[in-house]
Amino acid sequence: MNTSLLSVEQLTKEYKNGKHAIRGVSFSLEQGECLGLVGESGCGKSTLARCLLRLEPVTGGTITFKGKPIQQLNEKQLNPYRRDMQIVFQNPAAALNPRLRIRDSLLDPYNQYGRHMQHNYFSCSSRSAFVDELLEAVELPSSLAGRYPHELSGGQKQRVTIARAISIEPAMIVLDEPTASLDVLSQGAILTLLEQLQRQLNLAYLFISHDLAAVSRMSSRLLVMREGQFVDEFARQEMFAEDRHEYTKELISIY
Ligand SMILES: Nc1ncnc2c1ncn2[C@@H]1O[C@H](COP(=O)(O)OP(=O)(O)OP(=O)(O)O)[C@@H](O)[C@H]1O
Repeated sequence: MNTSLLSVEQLTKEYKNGKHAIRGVSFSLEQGECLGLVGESGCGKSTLARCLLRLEPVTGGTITFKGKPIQQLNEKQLNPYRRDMQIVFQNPAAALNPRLRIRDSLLDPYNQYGRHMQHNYFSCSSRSAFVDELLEAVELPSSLAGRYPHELSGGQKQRVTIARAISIEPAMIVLDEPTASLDVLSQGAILTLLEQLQRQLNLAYLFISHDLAAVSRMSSRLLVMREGQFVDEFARQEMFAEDRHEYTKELISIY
């Protein structure tokens, strides 16, 4: 029996315009692991992320999450899995509702998926205490709770989207270029925060980026994607090995 948290077999995605964005990829992600996925713009990284979370229908192959094939489930059937699979996108401004105060944005996933969950990490004794705990977890002052997204910096907004993702204590978070819109200092701080949270909450990450340096810092294993396929897969310590794929070597030479 497959005991991986997430197991993907021969996944394909063809868009209506005939574009084959994903061409038969297979991989697995273990509980508590950070798996890196690196590749150039347009290779299919975001498409894969959206397919995994069933935000996009897949064309073929299987996605097994917590032992259950989920690629064909309808929205109602997916509901119990939604809490456990979260995503953090590149652009935090687009991910937050501009009309909601930070407090309400933070409570939104919990209102949608969290009501019957067991709390292992956040005590959630009251709504305001929960918001304070979430802000503290991502190292933001509780005074931000009453503000709107436009009153926060890019780095602060991304911390809020991370707080939302962890609020319902998922098993897995897909990080789709989570630092790409931030300056270098904020990028480093967000990566450090993500590392801390991974340990504290025993999270599995699929860390997606074109930035090989960021991916290799975070991930114990790396996948290299090109034109919708994986061309290389290796443990971090094998990154500079002689037998790396030529394309991986090319990516290494750029960074
Ligand atoms: N809705 C869509 N309809 C048709 N083609 C699409 C659609 N979305 C993406 N594509 C195409 O699929 C391919 C993969 O796109 P995708 O956004 O997944 O790549 P990516 O690696 O995430 O790129 P980036 O890093 O620039 O976001 C590209 O050729 C893109 O043009």
